[in-house]
Amino acid sequence: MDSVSISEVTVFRGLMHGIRQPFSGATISPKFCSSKGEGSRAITSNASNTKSQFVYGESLATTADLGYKMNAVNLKNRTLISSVKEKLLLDAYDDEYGGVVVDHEKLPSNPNAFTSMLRNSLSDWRRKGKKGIWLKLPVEQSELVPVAVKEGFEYHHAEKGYVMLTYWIPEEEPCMLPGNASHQVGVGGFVLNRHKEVLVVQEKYCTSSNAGLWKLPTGFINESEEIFSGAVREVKEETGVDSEFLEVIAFRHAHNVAFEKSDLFFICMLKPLSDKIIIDNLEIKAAKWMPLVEFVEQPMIKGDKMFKRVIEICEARLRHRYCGLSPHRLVSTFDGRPSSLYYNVVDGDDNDASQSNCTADFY
Ligand SMILES: NC(=O)C1=CN([C@@H]2O[C@H](COP(=O)(O)OP(=O)(O)OC[C@H]3O[C@@H](n4cnc5c(N)ncnc54)[C@H](O)[C@@H]3O)[C@@H](O)[C@H]2O)C=CC1
Repeated sequence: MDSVSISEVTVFRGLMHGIRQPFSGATISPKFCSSKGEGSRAITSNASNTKSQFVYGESLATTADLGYKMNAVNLKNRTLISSVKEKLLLDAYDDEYGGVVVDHEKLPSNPNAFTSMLRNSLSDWRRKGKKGIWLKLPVEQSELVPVAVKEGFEYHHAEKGYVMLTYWIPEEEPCMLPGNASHQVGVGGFVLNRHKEVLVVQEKYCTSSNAGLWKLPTGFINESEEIFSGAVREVKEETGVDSEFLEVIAFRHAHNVAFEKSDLFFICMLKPLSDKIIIDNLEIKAAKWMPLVEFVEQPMIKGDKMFKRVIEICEARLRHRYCGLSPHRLVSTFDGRPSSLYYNVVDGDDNDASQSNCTADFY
């Protein structure tokens, strides 16, 4: 067992205030029992101006002036004290970086109890040399947020169901906690049919400078969604056209795009599997198959460095003079997670050209 600290004694003090029996009216103050070594803890009980000391551990305290057998009380309450003491600390588990993650499923509902447990826990973690503390507060317990902020916690990120707060304990070390997710991930679908027509849309909501522009279907990747399936989904949602993912042709990295977040935009080549257009009325004003030459001639595309270059790359790909990246599913032993590694295979294994993703047809 760890040696006792002021903070733990504070815990006991809170405990004893909370539990009136058998120490009714008692207040607890720290008392250390160095001769007992590990496992010995001392509490001074002050009841009715009568000071008495008891020790739970191997030896027993003086008990006469309390009027009952402290031995028995001590033994009886040893378990009680330690179990209630547990309850006065927040349930938490250690992370691999020397920090602590609070168990959000076992938070007290009462803000006063939470205040006390949080303070006790902070002292406990500080004493144990813990570093970063992660505190997730579910929306159902949002009344705990101001308590945590008052104790020095900072917002880290929020989702619909919770807010995550953090606290960095070591004052002499810079905070090493990673920041919130820094990027949003978008996809654009370049879908070309056998008539060399590209699938384009007009957005319902756009800036006045983009009004009337025919553009590629674009959108955002959902949580836990693959780039390749997100691109197919977005094209289907906006235009009703089914498609098969071929390659990531290029990606753009931009900063301060939305609410200071950076943006990764993956331009994907897709092979159409159907041609009937059914637009999503919520997002899209119109969609159609547009001759590639006509699409390229639009002033906004022609004059835009990014889209002009994207079209050049796509055209190079059509002539097999460029090869994009295709996803290869694998599991890395580093994290054991199934994932997609995007790369191109120009010649294929053993010079087998059929293995190359660069020979795939577009339509
Ligand atoms: N739209 C375009 O012309 C271009 C898009 N991109 C990239 O495409 C990806 C996706 O971007 P976009 O399609 O432009 O996404 P967007 O900003 O149009 O958002 C997608 C959809 O989310 C909804 N939405 C977004 N913000 C909203 C708000 N504040 N209130 C209500 N609804 C909202 C709308 O339904 C919208 O159609 C990004 O990575 C972006 O960088 C890149 C260049 C041009």
